[in-house]
Amino acid sequence: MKIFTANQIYKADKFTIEKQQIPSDALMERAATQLFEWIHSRLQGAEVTIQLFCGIGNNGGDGIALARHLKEADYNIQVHVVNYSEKRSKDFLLNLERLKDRKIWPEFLNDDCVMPEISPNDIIVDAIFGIGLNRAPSEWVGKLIEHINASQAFVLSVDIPSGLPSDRMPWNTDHVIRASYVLSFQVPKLVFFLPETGVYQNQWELLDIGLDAEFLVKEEVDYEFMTQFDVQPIYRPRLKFSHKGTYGHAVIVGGGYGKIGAVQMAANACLSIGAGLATTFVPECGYHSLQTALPEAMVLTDAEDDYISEIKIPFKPNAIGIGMGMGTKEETVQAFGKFLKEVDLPLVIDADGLNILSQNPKLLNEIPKLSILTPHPKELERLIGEWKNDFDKLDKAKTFATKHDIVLVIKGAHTITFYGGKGYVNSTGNPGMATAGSGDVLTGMITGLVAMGYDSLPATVLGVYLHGLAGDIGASLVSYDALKATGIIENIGKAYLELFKRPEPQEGKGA
Ligand SMILES: NC(=O)C1=CN([C@@H]2O[C@H](COP(=O)(O)OP(=O)(O)OC[C@H]3O[C@@H](n4cnc5c(N)ncnc54)[C@H](OP(=O)(O)O)[C@@H]3O)[C@@H](O)[C@H]2O)[C@@H](O)CC1
Ligand SMILES: [K+]
Repeated sequence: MKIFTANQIYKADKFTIEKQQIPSDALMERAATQLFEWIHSRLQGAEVTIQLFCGIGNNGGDGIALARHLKEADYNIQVHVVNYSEKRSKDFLLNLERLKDRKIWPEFLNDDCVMPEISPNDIIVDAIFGIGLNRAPSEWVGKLIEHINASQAFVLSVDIPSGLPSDRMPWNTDHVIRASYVLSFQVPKLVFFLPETGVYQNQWELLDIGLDAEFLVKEEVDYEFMTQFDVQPIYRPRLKFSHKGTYGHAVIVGGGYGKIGAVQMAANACLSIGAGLATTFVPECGYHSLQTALPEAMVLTDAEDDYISEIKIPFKPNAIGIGMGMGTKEETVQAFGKFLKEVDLPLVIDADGLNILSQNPKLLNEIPKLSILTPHPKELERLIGEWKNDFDKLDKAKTFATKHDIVLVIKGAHTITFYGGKGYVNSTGNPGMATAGSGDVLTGMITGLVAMGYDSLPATVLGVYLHGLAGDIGASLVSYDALKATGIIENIGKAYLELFKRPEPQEGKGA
């Protein structure tokens, strides 16, 4: 599912109006009808007070049109116009007239207004600013937003929480609506997925307002939100006349004294996702535990007992995952550097593999093209340097991935995979997956998919999605808190089944 910028949404709007030959207020009417149906199906005429705070642009127009629908269904409404500018939009004014025709007179709030009383039992509709916000709200509007946030009422935001710009950080973090729920039109907004801007909403959902399908398909975007619908076509079914060689031989390189478990989990995940064969390469000390804990995998050992000193793989694997639990001892750094020079297939590099790269930036030039790097935030910072905010982080990550021609995975609540100047935002996963070994499992899964013949980008996008989905299934069985990395591995099979079962998710959780 494409993530459009505000400009692209305006383009889609214009294209739709011209192609469908509809007046511009028809889209606002569709939006208001969808909003009304969503609310009405839940409230069923309940006697709750609905306070609508409407700006003077089209977001406000949506709110004003919604007020008319609510009134017609006999809801108890109070309409406030947040009068922050004289430049009222045409369709706002049209809908204001329609409202007045029905004898509803909104209260106009200006910079000297008394803050309206809000009971915690009221429902607030926030239609102050939409995607047209392009500068800091004035102080009195900011204070009104603070007043709404302090009310403890349920806040339903129209399109986007007011005060949150769609493509940059807010000017003042107190002057952004904290939405209980956002009903967003047609396409998700990038800000829903970033740690610093996703906290302004608890949950979001899309409403289809019929923007033109041709435009939605053709328009090129910088970011895509990878739902079940987007990920399904990546999957390649196993063939009847196939054998284990068809699904590749993966090698997992890593481990050190006390850190063999990381390799074991990665290799287990690699086999669980479907690789034909898996071999681990570990220091000698890992031999017995690996052979016992994971009988399906083969084990190669380093000459050293408790660290890696030379990586020797006596066959040509289809994929190699490297770095987990490997440490950054000088001998290991040398061995890793030598290996990078020799190897001629893309690698999946994680954990200490990434740490070695950040400590020895010259090695970055030795990374095989199309390798996949899977840093967590700290590892990412060491690789690409500090960032000012989430948008700066995305820019730096994209530049780094393009410069080195690699797939870069930014792990987080919504993991983002960068390749070729584009970002793929994952839709699965939960806070329970912030647990020891979760990253080793992801590395193993992606390595397995590469071994099975998936190219680097599809392997990563599918791996990240299934990893999150397996985590969601695992958490549904044991709670977020009790989920362990092995619980993710155990549910990879169910994640595959779920990939073809669940309806496409159109909603997400924020804070
Ligand atoms: N295709 C779709 O998806 C559809 C979208 N629709 C809806 O339209 C919404 C976008 O509407 P919008 O363009 O009129 O902008 P909106 O956010 O209402 O702001 C109004 C104006 O305020 C101004 N302004 C900006 N910042 C300011 C500030 N700090 N303080 C004071 N003023 C400020 C700025 O004008 P400026 O003064 O810069 O000329 C801006 O234009 C969208 O979110 C959705 O709800 C639907 O109706 C149907 C189809
Ligand atoms: K809004």
